[in-house]
Amino acid sequence: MQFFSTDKKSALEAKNMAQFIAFGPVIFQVARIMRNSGILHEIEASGSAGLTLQEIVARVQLPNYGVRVLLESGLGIGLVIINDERYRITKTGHFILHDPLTIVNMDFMHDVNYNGMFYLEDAIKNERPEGLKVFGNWQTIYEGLSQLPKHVQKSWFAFDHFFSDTAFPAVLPHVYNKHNHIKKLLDIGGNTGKWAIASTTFDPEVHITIMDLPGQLNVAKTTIAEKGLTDRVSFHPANILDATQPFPKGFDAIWMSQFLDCFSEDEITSIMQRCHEAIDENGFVYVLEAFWDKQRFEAAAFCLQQTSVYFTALANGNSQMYNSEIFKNAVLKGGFEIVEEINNIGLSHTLWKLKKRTTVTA
Ligand SMILES: C[S@@+](CC[C@H](N)C(=O)[O-])C[C@H]1O[C@@H](n2cnc3c(N)ncnc32)[C@H](O)[C@@H]1O
Repeated sequence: MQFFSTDKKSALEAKNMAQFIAFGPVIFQVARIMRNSGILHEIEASGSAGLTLQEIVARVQLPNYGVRVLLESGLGIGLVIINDERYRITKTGHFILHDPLTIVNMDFMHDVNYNGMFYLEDAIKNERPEGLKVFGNWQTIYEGLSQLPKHVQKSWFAFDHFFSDTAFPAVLPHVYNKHNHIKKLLDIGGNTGKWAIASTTFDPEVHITIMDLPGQLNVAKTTIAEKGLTDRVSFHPANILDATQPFPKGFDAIWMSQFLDCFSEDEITSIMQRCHEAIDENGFVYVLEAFWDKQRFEAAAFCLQQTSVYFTALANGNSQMYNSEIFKNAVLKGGFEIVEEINNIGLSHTLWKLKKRTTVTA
């Protein structure tokens, strides 16, 4: 909690911040349009010379009035500065334009969350993803993922993959090594097959079974076939929220990456209990998650805390990016103990290796 134990702002800074919050939707849309319309790009490309309003209008071919309003708003936001009527880009403007994390977050917020966030208050009260109705009539976003508009899917997957892509290369050697002897692994929530592809490429002998909702598995099946990995990867369609469905057995290890955060604490415990039934005493469960209280950088903790609200309003109404202690409690209740913890993997992840808890008799 290192970042969140003191009120660091002066009164003036706090009042400025409060205005950023009050005008939040305006600031967001202005920054996004200045990025997408080419305004920031043109100003940056002009270098130290900068550009006048008229020069920017000519380059982006938008009405003078609209560009002026955006630029003046951009001054207050801190995206651009003005001297002698010439606009130049700021460091924040640079990050809006080029930083991959910012781009992925901004697209995810606009395409997936923006309209649905209007229903956050109802979602909090009802513990349901009330914002999801802007896309369709599903219980959770995961049921509808394969049917979302293409540009929404694109931003959702880019967001999801951005975080796991940076973590997977770093964790592969921890999972597949001579001490673990993993030949058969069950990847729960395997999504588009990224972990299955990374695993079978890294370890020539391992066989992966992806367990996910049928809609997601159709996408994964196509990708796996295209990669020529049909012999190395199997599929197990299931809705894990149906607690009567037992997990398939016979695996050396179970892998869950960015998966358990899609569920409430009780649901996490139920999933872990079923993992407990599915593996034997020598089996492992690997959990790869990002916890906001385990971050090195305040911006990383901030991103995770705000991503939680997507789960509330859009995804399922009852899960979040967890604080590690709350998550640990829900996981261990399923009958496991943590035998290894590695933090600071990729952008923001923690890897837990879990074993069945040995029962202590009195
Ligand atoms: C956030 S994605 C994680 C994907 C991948 N493991 C990664 O690390 O990038 C969560 C995955 O869980 C799946 N999922 C969500 N709810 C599910 C459910 N009720 N039953 C089975 N799979 C589910 C989704 O379809 C999705 O593929």
